[in-house]
This record gives sequence, structure tokens and C-alpha cells, in this order.
Amino acid sequence: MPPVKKQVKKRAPPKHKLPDPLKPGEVLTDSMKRQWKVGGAVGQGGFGLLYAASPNGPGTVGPNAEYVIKIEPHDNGPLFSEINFYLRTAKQDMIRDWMKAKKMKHLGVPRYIGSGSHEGKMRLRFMVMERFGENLHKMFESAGKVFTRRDVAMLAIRLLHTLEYLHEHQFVHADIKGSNLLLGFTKDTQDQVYLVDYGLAYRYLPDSGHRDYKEDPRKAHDGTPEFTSSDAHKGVPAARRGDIEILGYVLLQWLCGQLPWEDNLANCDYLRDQKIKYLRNIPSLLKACFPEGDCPDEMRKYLEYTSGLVLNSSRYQERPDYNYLRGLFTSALKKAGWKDDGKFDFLAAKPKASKKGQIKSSTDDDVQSPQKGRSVSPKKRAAPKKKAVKRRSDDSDVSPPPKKKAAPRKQAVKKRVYDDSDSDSPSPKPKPKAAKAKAAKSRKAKSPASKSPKPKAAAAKRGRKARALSTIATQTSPGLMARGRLSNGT
Ligand SMILES: Nc1ncnc2c1ncn2[C@@H]1O[C@H](COP(=O)(O)OP(=O)(O)OP(=O)(O)O)[C@@H](O)[C@H]1O
Repeated sequence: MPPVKKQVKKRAPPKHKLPDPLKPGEVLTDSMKRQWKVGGAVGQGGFGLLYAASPNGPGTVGPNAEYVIKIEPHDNGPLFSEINFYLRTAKQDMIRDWMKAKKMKHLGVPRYIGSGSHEGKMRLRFMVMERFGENLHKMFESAGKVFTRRDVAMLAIRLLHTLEYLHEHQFVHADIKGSNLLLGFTKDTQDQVYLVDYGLAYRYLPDSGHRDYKEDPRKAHDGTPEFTSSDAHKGVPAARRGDIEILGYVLLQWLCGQLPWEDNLANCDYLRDQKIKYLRNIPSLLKACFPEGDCPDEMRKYLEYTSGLVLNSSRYQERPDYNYLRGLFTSALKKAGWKDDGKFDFLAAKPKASKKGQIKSSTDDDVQSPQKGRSVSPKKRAAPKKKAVKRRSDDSDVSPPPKKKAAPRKQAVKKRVYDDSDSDSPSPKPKPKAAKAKAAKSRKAKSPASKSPKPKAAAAKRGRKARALSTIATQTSPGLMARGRLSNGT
């Protein structure tokens, strides 16, 4: 891993505003005239708020309410994009029909429930969603920054189903990562994993046909730095192969603990070059991630497939072979004698559920490594500073934010800064060797030959660091954008 330490110029986040908080008991009426009563706050995004909610009725909204309402100021962009995605892609009957046709019990795409505008002190846009539980990034941290091979295989199968659905409905997600993957809310639904946050979702296949391969440095590096695709690093419109690549990095990180380029997340050109370098030489990527040579075969094959797909610009519009990729993981499970029962090993490492089975919110306490029962200090495990750049899809069925907010080029940028600092100081250095050794031990413990017990140590969860996020919302018009070219290695 080269010790790259280039100076990074950071752009200041664009100005944005958070919505005024809603009062518990406030009633919102959606575009179908259904009324929703707001309960307590359950989350905060970059510049939106989430509340528990129930259909309007007598009494207050309880802690186990089945819905959440996400609100943003009306002239912000991301929620506008998200609602557009949900309306086109995630209507309940669409998802039901797909699952029926594929004989599936679960699909990790949240159903569209409703949306609307609300006039209060400030004009708000809101969306009603099903309520979900804990996110996989927190689970990953609680599990000592490594998931077992069995868990990764079960997750990969579910996520490839989810991506296939999105892709077959003309969209790519473009920001797949643990913090956007939520488990079901109740104990009974914790085998279900939902992909949320469609603020970056992109309609790669509009009615006019698949987008063209066009590099544009001005749009480069959208997404979450460590995971985003080579195409995104070059400013190429997001396509299906990008989601496959991003998922590959996420799975790889879950298995080995840390990606080789996490030493300099602030430098997006470095990340692009590293990813392309390693894609051209998968054995070197595996060596960097698994120094003990214990990379699961299914992961190696997944990466080899991804490399072929991504490094060849003539395969930009290709439909990924979801069956082949899922088959890698189902065969691995079968070969090892593991059942795909959705009973994730990492759940055994998670703090106890509350009385009614809901997952408790996280704390900033130390996290115990379930594999070793060892405590890992928060300092060592602090996430490096990361930010995701978001650009809105340009097809919409909902009324767009007002034009006064639009930038001249009609493009939306949703910029996310993890951690509460926006300083230019370099990211905290990860500890590659320790993480890799831990990951190797965990993989061994879960190898087909061994039958080690599931981790029992109750792990306290750490709270996520505060985030700052900004958006300028506008309409994107790729045809108007100038076409720059970077060396792309294709
Ligand atoms: N349906 C849901 N049920 C429960 N919690 C949710 C749901 N959707 C999102 N959350 C949680 O709310 C928080 C913010 O949600 P989300 O990521 O969608 O917002 P955002 O504005 O896109 O934020 P960011 O992109 O900065 O993460 C996250 O912590 C997420 O885990």
C-alpha cells in the first residue's frame, strides 16, 4: 500500500438549511389525502429529519410506530430526488409483482407509502416510509469491523437481488454501503436488509435508452469515497456495473476489515488511481486485503468478474450477470454446509433488543470484538473523514424545488461530510495490520471445517459521529455538460 499523502483541496459545503423540527402530535396530510401523526424524532440525515409516525388516530404515536416520516425544507433537492425514485420504482404493487414472479419472500427495496408538502413556519417536503432498525455499518463496528464469511455470503445474495430489481426498473443506487443498509425494525424481521437513501439514485436507462459513456471531470467522485465506482471517479454517468463494483468493495471491506486505499480517503484522485490499479491486478488486491492468503474463493471470483466488467469501456452498458454472482455465494454456503437462514452472526454481537424486540439506539461506548471478546477503543476505531457527493437524477414526477435554488448548470450536489469537523487535517490513519489479523482470525473461525460457536459477547454500540451535509438542488442536464477526458485505464 503506497503511503500517499497528497494535499487535498476541500470545497466548502454549499449553504443549506435544516427543516424546522415538527412537534409530536402534528398531523401531516399526504398527496393522497391520508393523514399521518408525527411522534418522536428517530434520526437525522444531512439536512433532513426523521420522525416516528402512525396513521392519524386517537392517542399519541408510540415508540413502536411502524412508519417514519422524513422531512426536508421544500427547496432542498435530495428528498425531491428520493420521492421521484420511489414513485417510479418502489410502488407496493410493483414490488409485490416482482417478488411473486421470482418466488421471493423478501426484497430489500423499501415500499413507497406516501409523500406531500406541509405548510408550517417553513414549507416542508415529506415522505412516509416503512420503519426500519439498525444499520449494517453499526453492526460491522459492533462485530469488531469484520463480518463472517457466512454473513457476507447471505448479505451478498440479498443485495444482488435488490440491485437486480433496481436495475431492471431503470435505476442504479450509486451509494451502497453499510450505513445505507437497514435491518428490519422488529426482532422477527432482522433477517431482512433494506437499501435506503436514494438521494444519489440515478436513472441510467431513461426512455431514450441507456446513457452514453462520457467522462466529465466536473462531475467526478460522486458517492462515498472509499466505495464509489471507477466510473463515478471519472464523472461518467452511473450505470449498473458501478453498483456491482461498489458492492464488491463493501463486501470486501466486510470480509477483510479494511480496504487498501483507506489510508487517504480525502484524496479522490488517489482513490480512483488505487481502485483502477487494483482492478487491473486482482491478485495484488487480494494480497493487500488478505495477507495470509485466505480470501474466500467467491470473493475472488466476484472481483475478477467486476474487473472485467469495469475496465472495459465497451461493457459500460452491459447487464451484469446477477445469477452468476449470486451463484458464487450460494455455492459457497452450500459447500460449507451453511444454511441461508438470515440468522446473521453479527446479530449475536449486538446489544440486546428492547422489550418488544426493537433494536436499541447506539451509544458511544467501547465496542467488544465478538470473536475475541476484546474491547476495542473508540479512538482506534474512529472512522476516517469521508464525504459523499450527491447529484440528483434528472427525471421527476414530483414538483421540483423552486428555480431560485438552481445553480446555472442545473445540477444538484449533495455533499456529505462525516465527522463533525470540516477541517483540512488529514484523516486519522487506520491500523491495517491489526484489522487484517483480526479479520483473518474471524474468517478462520468460520471456515467450513470449524464449528466455532456464535459470538456471545454483548457489544455496546457506538453512536455515529455528527455529520454535516449540504445540497444545491437543480435539474441535471448531462447533454449540456462539457466532456472532459481523464486517463481511464480502459
Ligand atoms: N425507514 C427508516 N426507518 C428508520 N430509520 C431510518 C429510515 N430511513 C433512514 N433512517 C435513519 O435515519 C438517518 C438518516 O436517514 P437517510 O440516510 O435516509 O437521510 P439522509 O438525509 O440521506 O442522510 P445521510 O445521507 O446524511 O445519511 C440514518 O441514520 C438512517 O439510518
